Amino acid sequence: MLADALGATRTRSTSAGAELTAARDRLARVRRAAAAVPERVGAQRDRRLAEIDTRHAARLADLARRAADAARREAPGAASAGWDGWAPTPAGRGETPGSVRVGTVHIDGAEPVPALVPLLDAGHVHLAGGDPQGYATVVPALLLRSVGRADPGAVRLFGYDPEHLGGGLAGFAPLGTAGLLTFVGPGGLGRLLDDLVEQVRRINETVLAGEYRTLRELAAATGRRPEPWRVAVLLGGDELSRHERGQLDRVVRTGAACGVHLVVRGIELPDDPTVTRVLVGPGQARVGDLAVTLDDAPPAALVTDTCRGIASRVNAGPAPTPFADLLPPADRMWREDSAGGLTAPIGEGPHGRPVLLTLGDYPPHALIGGPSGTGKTNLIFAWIGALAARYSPAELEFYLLDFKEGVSFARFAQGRRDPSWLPHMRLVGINVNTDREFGLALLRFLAEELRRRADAAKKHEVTKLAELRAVDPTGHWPRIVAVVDEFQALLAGRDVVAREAADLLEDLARRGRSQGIHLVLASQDVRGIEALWGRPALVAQFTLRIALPKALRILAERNDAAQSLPRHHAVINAESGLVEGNQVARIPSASDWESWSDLQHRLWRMRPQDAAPARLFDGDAVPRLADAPDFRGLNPPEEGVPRSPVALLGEIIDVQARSAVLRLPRAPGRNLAVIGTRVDEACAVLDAAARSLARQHRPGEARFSIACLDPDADPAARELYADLADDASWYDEETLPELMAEVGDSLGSPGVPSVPHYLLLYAVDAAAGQLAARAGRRTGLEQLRRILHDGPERRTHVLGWWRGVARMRVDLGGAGARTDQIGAWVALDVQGAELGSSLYPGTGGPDWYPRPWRGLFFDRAVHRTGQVIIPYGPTR
Ligand SMILES: Nc1ncnc2c1ncn2[C@@H]1O[C@H](COP(=O)(O)OP(=O)(O)OP(=O)(O)O)[C@@H](O)[C@H]1O
Repeated sequence: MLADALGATRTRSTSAGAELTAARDRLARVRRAAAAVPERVGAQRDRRLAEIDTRHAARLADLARRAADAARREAPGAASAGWDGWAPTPAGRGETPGSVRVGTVHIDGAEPVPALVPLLDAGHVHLAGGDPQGYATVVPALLLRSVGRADPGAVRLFGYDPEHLGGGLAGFAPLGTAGLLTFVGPGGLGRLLDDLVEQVRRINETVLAGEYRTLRELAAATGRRPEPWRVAVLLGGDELSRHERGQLDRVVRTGAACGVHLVVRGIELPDDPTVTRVLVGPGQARVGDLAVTLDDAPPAALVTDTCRGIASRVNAGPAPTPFADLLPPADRMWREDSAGGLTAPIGEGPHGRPVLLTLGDYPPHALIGGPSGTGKTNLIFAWIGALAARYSPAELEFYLLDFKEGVSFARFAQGRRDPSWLPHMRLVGINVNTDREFGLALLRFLAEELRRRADAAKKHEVTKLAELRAVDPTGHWPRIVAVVDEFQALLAGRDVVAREAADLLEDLARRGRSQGIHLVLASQDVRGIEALWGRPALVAQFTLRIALPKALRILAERNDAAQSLPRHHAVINAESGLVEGNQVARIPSASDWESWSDLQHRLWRMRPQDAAPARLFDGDAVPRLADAPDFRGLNPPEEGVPRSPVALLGEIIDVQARSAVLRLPRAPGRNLAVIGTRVDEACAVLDAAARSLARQHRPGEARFSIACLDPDADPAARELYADLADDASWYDEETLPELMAEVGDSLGSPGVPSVPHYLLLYAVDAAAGQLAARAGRRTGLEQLRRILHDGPERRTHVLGWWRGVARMRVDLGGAGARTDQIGAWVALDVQGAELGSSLYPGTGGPDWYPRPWRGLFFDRAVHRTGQVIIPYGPTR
């Protein structure tokens, strides 16, 4: 039993020993494992921490980069650029200048972020901290950057520095010369604050006027900035009085909306969201909660140079408002209806509101005055542009006449370099200074249009244009604006032209109002106005007066507003010039090439498909026969259809480019005499006559006999001879008597020649000697008289050039001889008085003052008075 027990015990002991060993092993393993755990976890934790760090740094860098980007957008150009190469970069119109940079915020491992301080259109800056160097860095940086972000003159500074802290304001002194920096002496703070509060009140009431909450909103909506920013820099001083404290609080609360801002040191500002607090230390500052490393101060020379530049720009006069301000937005072009009148802005009034010009029933007509160079031409451009952009050519037409020398208005018509024209422009007359007839033609044309409108109104039983348009909606009844620059030229002189012009003007002024015909007369010359003054009934119709600086007699007698006008401004007065009607407007520059072309091209592209270019009459240009519509329209008659030929002599001075026409039917007197010593003009008239006649005959169906007795005329006559080819024959001094004898004698034989015969006799008076001799049964002169007398009925017409009235009379048979065989004549350098008696109806002859390249054409069969013509220029 014991042995058994021993054996069993041993076995238990052995297995217990084995268990023990196993347990120890386990323990050792567990101990080993336990020892490894913290090591692993720590590594993992470290790994995670490192990951988080990297992510954080990347995010920080990303945020810093985005903040820096945003800052650069918020403060572009002059608002943040480094001082090296710094220059003003004014914000665009309607844009806000944004915040300005004073330093940088540094974040470890990220790019530095510009530290911005909002000022213009945003709020106020309060500076604290005791470091004078810091102030001298921050204040000029703030101010220079702000000034550089606005148009020259758009920021006004007020300095209050009773303790002479300086604060960096000194460099801005040059602004004072342009009234852009005002220092307020000790004791002046109250007044300055009162004034700022008053500005805020005024701007709220009259500029924002309940329509906008802030100037910034107004600028964004209209693109205009009617008020400057006002920045008061207040540097220390005594304790504020209660009143001053109250005013300062008011400015803090309400100033920013009206562009009134404070930069303050040493005076407490109330807590307000618009106040940015800057704590200034040496080279460092806290802006709000941010630690900022301050930028260097702007170099002193940069500050003074910039301020000097701005002051000189401002002293040079206000920058004109851009022309674009007068134009409607692109989608509103040509949308206005002119039935009731024509209204358009002409410039900006004192509070930035547009000043409007109206033409309609009242006021119907305008008078513009101002000495040379004050901007009349520019004003006319501005007005025409503002109207043309609003009213389509179906609503408005322009006629424009410029009596002074110059071509600026030629731009309205199609040119060689610029194919565009103003679609509303029907007629442009330039260089018409000596061609008052052209002015007269325009007035006659308008008078005719007035009659047409009045007739139509009568037919529809209405009286006014608006009513006529209502009852005849498909009719073409645009309002017509006729502009005459330097109109006094038209009324100068006491002759028929001046009298008729004044009568027509008076009629148009009186009755044009209701028919939508408006006159705009401009003059630089007091005498111009005085020419009208003699006709009070005429002047009374011009109720709209526009006076440019220093204009005399445009406004009423005791209204001298024009005398103190700054450059590029005008007094607009729709009350016949009475003081109550004065409105001052700043006129934008419209006549410079770029502004005008841009608009004209835009309108030109909008023109109706069938729009024809404006007719351009240039008094300095010589028309060409080949271009004349009447010449192009000529052709031989159809077989068997009789038609009396016509000779074109030159261009009539008229609204349309028409030719002066001489009919040559088979009737007595149908001859032409060109009278005067001017070779080129005489040749031009005969040449045009011959070429136009030739165009109406087929080859071989007309005979042209050319005789030239003036060597100077020889080249021209020979050229004609060559061009008429087989239909022409050439005669000279020797052979002319033969021609006279042949033609004269043939007139005695019965029957009518089958082809017409035109005798072109150049300087025929030079042949008097040769013609005095007998040629056949008669002398040459007798033959000539016979041809003149009997020829036309037998299709034989003389187109002769005599170099003087007396010489012609001799050829016709002496001083007392009849002249009725000369049915028509063109006088060149011949005084009107010489043409009296038998050549012209009435006594004393026509009102004709010879002038280069003009002739007076009179055809007794059709004319009551002479007609001024422009000979056509050389053909080749
Ligand atoms: N509002 C303006 N803004 C900018 N420049 C202007 C303005 N008005 C006129 N000017 C400029 O002044 C100059 C003279 O103007 P303009 O030719 O219109 O004067 P004017 O009175 O018609 O003179 P004149 O009778 O001698 O022709 C021009 O160079 C013109 O561009």
